[in-house]
Amino acid sequence: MTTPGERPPLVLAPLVLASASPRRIELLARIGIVPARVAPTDIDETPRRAELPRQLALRLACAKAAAADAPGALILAADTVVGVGRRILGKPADAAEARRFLELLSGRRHQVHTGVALRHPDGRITHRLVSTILAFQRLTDQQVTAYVESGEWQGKAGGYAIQGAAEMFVRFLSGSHSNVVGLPLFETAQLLRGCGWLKP
Ligand SMILES: Cc1cn([C@H]2C[C@H](O)[C@@H](COP(=O)(O)OP(=O)(O)OP(=O)(O)O)O2)c(=O)[nH]c1=O
Repeated sequence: MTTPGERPPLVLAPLVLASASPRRIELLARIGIVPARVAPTDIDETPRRAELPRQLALRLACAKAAAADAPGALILAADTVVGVGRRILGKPADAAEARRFLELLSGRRHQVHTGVALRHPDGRITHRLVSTILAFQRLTDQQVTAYVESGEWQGKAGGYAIQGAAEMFVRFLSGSHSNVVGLPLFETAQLLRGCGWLKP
């Protein structure tokens, strides 16, 4: 029992996922976590002037956690951004942009950054920023065309999904694989353990 003024045990707070990404639900399920509810947000994801890819990922994750409508819950939010140097590749608006992104990624190293933010019932936000380095093989025109036609780029940062056919383009990966898919599981579990919601 809690006395007046004392916070209820966090472990009782329902976990709400502030994301419309089906990949994030699947990733959480892999570590046995089923959110009580999904409460996607609709925030403006436009980068600020001179904002770096990793800064954007963390800022948007925190903004999603702050914007979610779920009082009293423990709210988990994330944002994934692809960076080629200082350049930000978000979700392509159309097939032409997806093609431009793939041509840019062809034969180059890039980074995938995911910001993960946890809003506690008292409003505090704790967060992590995770970066994975990847390199794609040099892509032929035919490969780019076939991939764009597959439609797998839709709704994916950088215009590709490593969990699909695009994994065959990945020559090199250093860091977290789940981070690329949209939620780094090691760091997410650490955040949830850190607040006592997830048992060690
Ligand atoms: C690079 C890459 C990204 N993605 C996805 C993960 C994210 O869903 C998406 C990046 O967009 P986000 O804005 O991070 O997420 P979202 O729009 O899907 O959902 P919400 O804003 O409600 O949280 O790209 C993959 O699924 N595979 C990949 O290989």
